[in-house]
Amino acid sequence: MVSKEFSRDAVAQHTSAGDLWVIIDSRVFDLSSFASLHPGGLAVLLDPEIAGQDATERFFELHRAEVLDRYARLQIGTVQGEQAQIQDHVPGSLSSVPYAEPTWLTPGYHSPYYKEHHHRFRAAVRKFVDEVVFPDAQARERDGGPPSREILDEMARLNITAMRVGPGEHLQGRVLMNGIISVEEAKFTRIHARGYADGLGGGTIIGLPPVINFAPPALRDKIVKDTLSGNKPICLAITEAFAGSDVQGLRCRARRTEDGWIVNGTKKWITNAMWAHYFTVACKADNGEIVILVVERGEGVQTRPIKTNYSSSTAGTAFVTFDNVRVPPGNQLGADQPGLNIILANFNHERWVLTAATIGGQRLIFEECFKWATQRKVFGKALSSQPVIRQKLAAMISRFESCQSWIENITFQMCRMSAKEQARHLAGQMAFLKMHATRASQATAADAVQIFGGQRHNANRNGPNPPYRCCRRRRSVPSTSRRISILTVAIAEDVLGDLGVRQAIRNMPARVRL
Ligand code: HEM
Repeated sequence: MVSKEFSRDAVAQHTSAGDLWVIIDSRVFDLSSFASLHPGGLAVLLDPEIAGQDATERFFELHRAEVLDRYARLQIGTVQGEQAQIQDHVPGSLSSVPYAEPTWLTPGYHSPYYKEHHHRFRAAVRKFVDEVVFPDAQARERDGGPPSREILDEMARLNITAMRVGPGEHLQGRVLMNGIISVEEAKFTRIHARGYADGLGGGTIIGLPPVINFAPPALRDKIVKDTLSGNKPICLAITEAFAGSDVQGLRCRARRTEDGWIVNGTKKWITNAMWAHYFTVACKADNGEIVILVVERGEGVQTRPIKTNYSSSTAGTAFVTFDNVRVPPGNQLGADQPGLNIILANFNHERWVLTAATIGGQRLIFEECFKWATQRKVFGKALSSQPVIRQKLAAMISRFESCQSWIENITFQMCRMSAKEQARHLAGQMAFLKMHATRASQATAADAVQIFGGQRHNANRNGPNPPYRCCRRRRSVPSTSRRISILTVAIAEDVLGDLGVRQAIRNMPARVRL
């Protein structure tokens, strides 16, 4: 705690007398011993406009606010009678930057969808993400390791993992977020957290629902228990090097034997496969039909990490090989129906999750860009004084606000429709939204790169000053959104749009004429 106060004159005088003091946001820093170590060099600090002066504006043109916290040890006091203006981020709090939060979280707006328990729930989840998940995510992004065991255990204990799979029977009897919401309320609640990283149970979100919906009860209960406790993760293994959107082109084979199945083949780009115990695998049976089997890690199953350009190894993405893997007959999902139906039934929830994440990501990028545009000076004026920059910001806002309104409407429908009704009415809507949101995300990433200019090249991940997060995302976002649009056979954007239109054509009344 720094309690000493100095007049502005005293700061200048100390500097003339040989020390090197500066004022940043009414806080006084003694840089005398740090100056020669300063990553930006000594000369900039000795500049007469900086040394002994108020360097707030110049500082924020080049650094994030958290640099000041990291170097708090250099602060020796505050300016007499002044208070710091730059707000500290309180974990779990809402952003005060315009448009950085959706309207339902912005004072003065109304929403037909969200009730008091949604606000309670959102606040608890965001606090958890800010305090617990965020620091671990930064550390794991740097060292490439999987999410820490403690985080996964805590998510399992709070039943966050269970809630991320969506509403359903698997929530019955569970205490959610230490009781902050009831199971009944959770039926209408979706996590509006800033897009969770793939590594944090992304495989469970997409790999577990087919088990919940189509596995024989005994197998279902065992896997639900194992996965939601965080002990034995699951992943969805559909895509192959040979077959992405073209599910019919799968080459992973399942041969029927007297005592079950024997699986041979490969799977590629399988999220969380590196540490998964269960694999929900789409295979081609001898008769050409698709069957979905739950394979347990064991003899004949191998996973090899894949380096992707959209995430670090934290996602546990892998190339999977199955060599003569024996699978018991009871491990087939939905034995009474074509496997393709099971894959398709999974799509709405999966696309919803991925779309929500990409919309949250766009908003975060915008927040960083907006802050930067107002604090960075060019030709003596804020970047935001340039009409071309304002146009980019306007385009970003229009894109993510349209996505937000659309997803809220679809979510509302999902909460009131049966799975069958969802498949009939929402498959097209969800496909269009996903196409729209991923394209919006790519456009926003491209705009962000332009707004950040040269700063986007900062990639000093190991340095004390984290690079602008949005720049860190600049390489990943275009490919992440692209990937989100094709992920898990959720199909490339054009195919998605086509799927929705074809469904609409099927529903077109025969007697309609111009
Ligand atoms: C409390 C005072 C300060 C601290 C703790 C500090 C710390 C840092 C750190 C950690 C970096 C590395 C940033 C990175 O890795 O991307 C940096 C860069 C830099 N700093 Fe400072 N700094 C301070 C004040 C200033 C001031 C007053 C100026 C004057 C304009 C300045 C100019 C620069 C410049 C030019 C760079 C290089 C930026 C770049 O590579 O884009 N710093 N500073």
